[in-house]
Amino acid sequence: MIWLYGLSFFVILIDQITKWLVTMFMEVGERIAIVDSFLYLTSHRNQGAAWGILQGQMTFFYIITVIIVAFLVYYMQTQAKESKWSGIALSLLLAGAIGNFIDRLFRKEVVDFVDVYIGNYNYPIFNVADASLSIGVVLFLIATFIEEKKQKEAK
Ligand SMILES: CCC[C@@H]1OC(=O)[C@@H](C)C[C@H](C)CCCCC(=O)CCC[C@@H](CC)/C=C/C=C(\COC)CC[C@@H](O)[C@@H](O)C[C@H](O)CNC1=O
Repeated sequence: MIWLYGLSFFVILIDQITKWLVTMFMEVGERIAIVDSFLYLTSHRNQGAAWGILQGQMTFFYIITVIIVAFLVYYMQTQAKESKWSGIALSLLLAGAIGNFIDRLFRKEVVDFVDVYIGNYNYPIFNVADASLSIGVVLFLIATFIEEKKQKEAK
């Protein structure tokens, strides 16, 4: 159980270190090709949420994030004992929410740098916290689906 918070802490550490490196060694807008026409490191800032929605609504983001974190911690304390995978999913969601919260608190914007091109579609530039949130969402849905299937079969 406690190791789930360890996992969150580790992901938050990676998130903050990568963001710090980008702000230290790259100008905003600077781009480094990792895999040509597929993967770039592009130093980017976002005052909004996914796809840049709600630019500058920091107070809203603080409130939403505190609610999300409170809910996740409560759920980790009660529900995660059941299945390991939903525990890991909650831990990744917690890490992602806190990672971007730290940016919003101290930078008033979020640092993004993972720039992926799928075909000629340029996916919004994101960061480790976003990836952790997205993986957490997918993992949580899978864990919940498997859990329900098990309960149905048990009947
Ligand atoms: C990942 C959630 C976004 C993250 O939410 C957060 O912080 C949470 C904890 C707090 C928000 C204030 C509230 C959630 C709003 C819901 C939302 O937004 C719908 C999202 C769906 C999601 C499926 C899971 C898509 C994914 C998109 C992207 C990530 O793809 C990997 C593109 C990321 C780039 O636009 C990048 O510039 C974003 C920037 O880093 C700030 N990040 C955030 O606001």
